[in-house]
Order: sequence, then structure tokens, then C-alpha cells
Amino acid sequence: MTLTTTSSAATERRSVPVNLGDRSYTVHIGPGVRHLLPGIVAETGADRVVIVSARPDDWVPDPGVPSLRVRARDGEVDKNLVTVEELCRAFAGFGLTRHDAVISCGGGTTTDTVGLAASLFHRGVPVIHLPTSLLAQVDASIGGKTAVNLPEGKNLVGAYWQPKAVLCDTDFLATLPERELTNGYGELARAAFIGAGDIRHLPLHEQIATSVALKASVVMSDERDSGPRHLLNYGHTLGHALEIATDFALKHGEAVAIGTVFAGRLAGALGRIDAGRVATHHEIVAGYGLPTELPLGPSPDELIALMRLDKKAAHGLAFVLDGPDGAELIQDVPEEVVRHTLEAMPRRRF
Ligand SMILES: NC(=O)c1ccc[n+]([C@@H]2O[C@H](COP(=O)([O-])OP(=O)(O)OC[C@H]3O[C@@H](n4cnc5c(N)ncnc54)[C@H](O)[C@@H]3O)[C@@H](O)[C@H]2O)c1
Ligand SMILES: [Zn+2]
Repeated sequence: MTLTTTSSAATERRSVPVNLGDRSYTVHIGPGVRHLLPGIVAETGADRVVIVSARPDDWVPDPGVPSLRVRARDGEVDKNLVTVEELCRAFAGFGLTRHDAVISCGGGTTTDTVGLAASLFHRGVPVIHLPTSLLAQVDASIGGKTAVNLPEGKNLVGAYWQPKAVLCDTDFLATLPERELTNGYGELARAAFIGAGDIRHLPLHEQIATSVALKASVVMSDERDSGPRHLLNYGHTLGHALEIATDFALKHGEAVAIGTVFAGRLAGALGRIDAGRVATHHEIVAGYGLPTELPLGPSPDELIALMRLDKKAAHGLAFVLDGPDGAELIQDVPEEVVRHTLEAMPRRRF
């Protein structure tokens, strides 16, 4: 499909700086921002680029320097070290040097895989991301975490590798299936409780920009995940457990949405927030058309066992929870309160 950009495009564009010293970059958001690509490539000084894209060729504009196009496939199945090796071999075959650049275009699985390959090739070549799913635009392509899966688990092999720029072109979203759009809303819904507030009334490009700015500010204060970056995991403790317990039948954003409703109920049960604020969790998640109920099937015990494996937990059960001073990481939440909160949640078939 050929992309078209509306005439009001320029007024709907936003740019968000990610300030990380000599690793700083800008995230551009809005219709048509993909056309900034040749200028950004020129700024990097690259003599040639490799474009790794899961979308039609004309979605990535001419970068202005000689390029090799490599076809990618979105999806967890290809998000592995075999693909990373294939990409690195394509880079080598094209004679890419550390002074050139790699461009990714696709969903979060593609930006993660290409980002990791770029971080490894010649111990790091510049990468520019053109995320095409809402989830990748609001989350996956921002912040410099890259990873691929092992048969033993998701995202087990990765690196921190900040891009030179991210172009979140909202024209890309026109072909995104409805469920993938809703999936991205899951991360926007959780953003409401870690500083973004209720942004549902804003146009989508503004919501993306708000979420990107929030993630950028957290990453700027904790690039390598040693403290405040935990906040981004709001709703994710139960979310990850639900993804695993349903064998990934629930998508990440859907699971995070249910996890966000649960986090509100748990914070209420612990007396950290009042009933009105608990209800706001439900209202915002439901307002995005996201699920608020637990799936039939996984028992509280099974979910608690999975949540004990969460990397945020020093020991016991840990959650990022809303409270009088905003969201914070709470360690050692009593298992009984967690169990009662899970038992009290409605269930439905997905
Ligand atoms: N690095 C990070 O910080 C970070 C953060 C969050 C998520 N992630 C990773 O991101 C991945 C999830 O990303 P995702 O939801 O984009 O998954 P994905 O890449 O599998 O894309 C989801 C689906 O949407 C399709 N798609 C994407 N863009 C499209 C478009 N414009 N038109 C039509 N179809 C399109 C894809 O082909 C795929 O079927 C996971 O692997 C997750 O681990 C990484
Ligand atoms: Zn997430």
C-alpha cells in the first residue's frame, strides 16, 4: 500500500528529545515524519546504509546514499540470534563500516532485532528506527533496549543501544489491524498512572508524543534500569504472568491493561489510594476498549508463582503501585492481599 500524508501534516508533528549526553537523539512523531530520513542519514555522515524492513519498499524513503534493502518479518518467531547473524552477514556483505548506518522499519520485534544486530556489528553501528506498530512507536523503539528471544524465554539476549533517531510516522498506523492498535493502547493506558494522566481526549499523535516524552524522561534518569525505570513496568508484573499463563494468547498490551486494573485494585486494598482512584484505573483501561477482567483458567496460585519470578522482586512479590506520592516500586507485598485481590477480579473467556 502506498502511503499518503495529509496537508495538515506539519502542524501535527511533534519532536521529543532524549538527552543522554553524546548518545542523545530526537524522536519525531506525526504524519510524514519518515521523510526526515535523508536529512538524518546525512547528519550521521553515513556513506551507505542497510535498510531492514518488514513493510513495503516504498515505506522507507530514499535515504540519499547508496543502500541495501533487506526484507524482514515481524513476529516473535524471527526475533532470534539466527536472524541477528543473517543481518550481520548482510551488513558485512555490503561492506558496512562503523561510520555507516542501519535503518529498521517494522513492529517492535523488528526494531528489537535490528537494534541488537546494529549494537553488535563492528561493536556498534548507528541505527535509525522507523517503528510501524503503535506499540513500537510508544514503547519498543524508544529507550535503547534491544533484545532477541531464546527457546528458554523472551528477551533473554540483548544490549543497550540508543538509536540516532526514531521516526514515528503515524501514516504507518493506517494499515495496522484493530487488535494491534488496541495492543498499543495498553501501554498508553498504563502511562496514565506513571505521570501522563488521562490523555484519551488528545489526538493520537499527541498521545504518542506524551508517552514517548514520559519514557524519555524515565530513561534519561535511569538509562540502564537500576531504579526509576521500574516505573515503566506499571501493570507489567501481572501482565507478564498473564502472557505466560495464557501461552501468549493475550497480547502484551492487553495483558498490561488487565495488570493495570489489578494494580489499581491492589493499591486500593493496601490503602494507598481511594476507591475513586481505583475506579479511574478501570475507566481508563476500559475507555481504550481494552480488557479489564482476568482470563478464565490461570488460578491465583499459578499467577502468584509466576509473579514471584518478576525481575523487580528482590524477594517475595513486588509491584509498581500508585499512592499518595504517585507510583513507586513496593517490595514484599503480602501474598494474602495479592491473592484476595486476584480472587475478587471478574473473569471472562478470551
Ligand atoms: N525494547 C523495548 O524497550 C521494548 C518495549 C516494549 C516491547 N518490546 C518488544 O516489542 C515486541 C512487540 O512489538 P509489536 O507489538 O510491534 O509486535 P510485532 O513486531 O510482532 O508487530 C505486531 C503485528 O503488527 C504487524 N504490523 C506492524 N506494523 C504494521 C503496519 N503498519 N501495518 C500492518 N501490520 C503491521 C506485524 O506484522 C505483526 O503482525 C515484543 O517482542 C516486545 O518484547 C520491546
Ligand atoms: Zn510493556
